[in-house]
Amino acid sequence: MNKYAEALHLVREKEPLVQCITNFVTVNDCANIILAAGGSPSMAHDVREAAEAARNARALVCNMGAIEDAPSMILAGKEMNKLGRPVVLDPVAAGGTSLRREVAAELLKEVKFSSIRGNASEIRYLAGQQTAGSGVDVSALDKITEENLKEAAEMVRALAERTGSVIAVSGKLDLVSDGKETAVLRNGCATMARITGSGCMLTSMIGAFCGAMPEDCFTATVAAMSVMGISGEVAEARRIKNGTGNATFRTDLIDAVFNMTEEQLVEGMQYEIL
Ligand SMILES: Nc1ncnc2c1ncn2[C@@H]1O[C@H](COP(=O)(O)OP(=O)(O)O)[C@@H](O)[C@H]1O
Ligand SMILES: Cc1ncsc1CCOP(=O)(O)O
Ligand SMILES: [Mg+2]
Repeated sequence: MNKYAEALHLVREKEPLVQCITNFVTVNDCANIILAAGGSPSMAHDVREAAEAARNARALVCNMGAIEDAPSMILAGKEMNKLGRPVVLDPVAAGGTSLRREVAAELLKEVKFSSIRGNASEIRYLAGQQTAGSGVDVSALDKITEENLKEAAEMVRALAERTGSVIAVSGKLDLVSDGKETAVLRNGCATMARITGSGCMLTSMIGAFCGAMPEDCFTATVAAMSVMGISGEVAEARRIKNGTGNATFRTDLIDAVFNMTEEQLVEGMQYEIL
C-alpha cells in the first residue's frame, strides 16, 4: 500500500486518542477535524491533570494560541517524551510578543517535538530569521513562493536538523522536512487562509496521523498536510458551485476530511521531493 494511504488507513483503524492543549478560538474545530480524520480528541488542558490525561493518549498537540497553558504543555510534553509518544507543536504567533518568544524557547528546551507545524512567519522566527509576523497570520513578506522556494527549503531542512523534529511550513506551498528528506506540497486553496483555524486544525490532524504512525512522523505529517490540502480543494469547488462564503467553507472542509478516501489522497496529492 502507498505509505500516505497507509497513514490515513491507520488513523481510521487505530482511532488514536489525541490530547490537545489548544486555544479557545478554534478548539471546537480542532476536535471535529480529529474526529473527521478518524481519531478521538481530548481537549483537557488544566495544569492539574494535563500529564495524567496525556498518559492515556497516543499523541499530544501543544498549540501556542493557548499561551496561558504553557505550564500544562511542558508537564504533558515531558510525560509523552518519557513514554516515547509523539508531541506536535503549533507555534502560533511565536515571534509576535516577548511572552511568545520566551514561551517558544522554553517549550523547545523542555520538550522534544516529533513535528512542528506553523505558517512561514512562525517557522522563519523559530529558524532564527528576521520576520515580519506579529499576529497569528503569515506576513506577506515571509511567504514561501516558487521564487524563494530553494532558500525556504534550506531554512526548513536546517531547522529540522537542529531540533530533531519534522518541520512543516504551510501556505500556498507547504514544505515538510525531517532534515534528510524535504518535500514540497502544492495542494490547497486561498480560501483556507480566510477562515480562522485552518492551521490549528491541520496541526491537530498531524497529531492524529503521528499518533497512528509514531514510527514515521515525516510520512504522517506529509499525509495529514495532503489530506488537508485536498480537502480544501473539495470545499473550494463547492463554494464556487454554490456561491457560499467562508463559514460554509469551514464546514465543507471538515466534511471533505470525513469523506476522504485513500484513493482520493493518492490521486490528489501534489507532492515533490526536492
Ligand atoms: N494561498 C493558499 N493556497 C493554498 N493553500 C493554502 C493557502 N493558504 C493557506 N493554505 C493552506 O491552509 C492550511 C493552513 O495553513 P496556514 O494558513 O499557513 O496556517 P495558519 O492558519 O496557522 O496561518 C494549510 O493546509 C495550507 O496549505
Ligand atoms: C485568532 C487566534 N488568536 C489566538 S489563537 C487564534 C487562532 C489561530 O488559528 P489559525 O492559525 O489556525 O488560523
Ligand atoms: Mg496558525
